[in-house]
Amino acid sequence: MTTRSEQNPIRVGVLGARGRMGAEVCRAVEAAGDMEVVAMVDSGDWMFDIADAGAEVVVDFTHPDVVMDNLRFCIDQDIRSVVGTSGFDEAKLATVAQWLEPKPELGVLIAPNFALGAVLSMRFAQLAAKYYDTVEIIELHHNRKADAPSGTAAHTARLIAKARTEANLGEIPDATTSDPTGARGGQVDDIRIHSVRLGGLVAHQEVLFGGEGETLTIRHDSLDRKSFMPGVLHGVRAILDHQGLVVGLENLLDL
Ligand SMILES: NC(=O)C1=CN([C@@H]2O[C@H](COP(=O)(O)OP(=O)(O)OC[C@H]3O[C@@H](n4cnc5c(N)ncnc54)[C@H](OP(=O)(O)O)[C@@H]3O)[C@@H](O)[C@H]2O)C=CC1
Ligand SMILES: O=C(O)C1=N[C@H](C(=O)O)C[C@H](O)C1
Repeated sequence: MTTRSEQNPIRVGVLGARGRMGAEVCRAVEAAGDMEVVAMVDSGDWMFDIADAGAEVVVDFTHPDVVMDNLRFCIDQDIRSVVGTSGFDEAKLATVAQWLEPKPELGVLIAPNFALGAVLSMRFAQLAAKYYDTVEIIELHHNRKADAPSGTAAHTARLIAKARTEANLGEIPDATTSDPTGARGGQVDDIRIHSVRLGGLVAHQEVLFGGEGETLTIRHDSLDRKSFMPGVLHGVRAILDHQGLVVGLENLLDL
């Protein structure tokens, strides 16, 4: 990885800088010795501040409704992006990959979750998936979260579904024939997800596997938004040396 220093810091622009995550990112970047915040942009601010300030990497923690426009802007301006904003599906990811095609030197990291424990728990779930017939996900977040299911839960579901397909597991057995209120949850790639929103929570997830006479629960808790910062800083450093679209912090870690 390219090493940068206090004398030659990575120039970082933060989008969503006054939000819960953006403010934490500004503090973490300023506290790191090898990078500095050169632009802080929130809703209503002038986006071109990012480019005018010479940002090399933009960190985006904004809103699912605006993140695609932000990415388009950064790619057009030849600025690398580290994106934590949720709400990506396969179609949006394909669009970003397409935007990057004419700019092969640019890197974009989109990470559903930057907390190391969350990344590990997703990997553990991926490993366990082929051994259990039944699986469901419960994600629990603060009640100011805009989207459901969480990006982490959707990503986890896709990883589990892929592992099940590779292991030739069929449909998840389920006798439910009546669910008028949607009590059995939503589905991503046929994996059921239950979303809880409660004041006092930060970000939590349980993946529940059920087999013959046993269950396995893989749980992760982010108790403070500081839990995401080592992953964000790692992403900023790593994306300088990566080209194209990287989905998931696990792809930039030696797991
Ligand atoms: N990948 C990860 O590890 C994590 C991802 N997230 C995700 O990050 C996103 C942000 O979460 P959080 O910080 O809690 O949300 P907040 O609502 O606290 O912060 C978002 C900020 O972005 C601002 N904003 C909205 N539109 C724009 C825009 N076009 N340009 C610049 N700024 C804009 C908002 O302003 P205003 O309020 O005025 O609209 C707000 O200040 C969510 O999608 C969340 O799911 C959160 C935690 C970890
Ligand atoms: O909104 C949040 O807070 C979080 N959003 C991300 C998600 O949707 O998965 C990551 C983390 O769960 C916190």
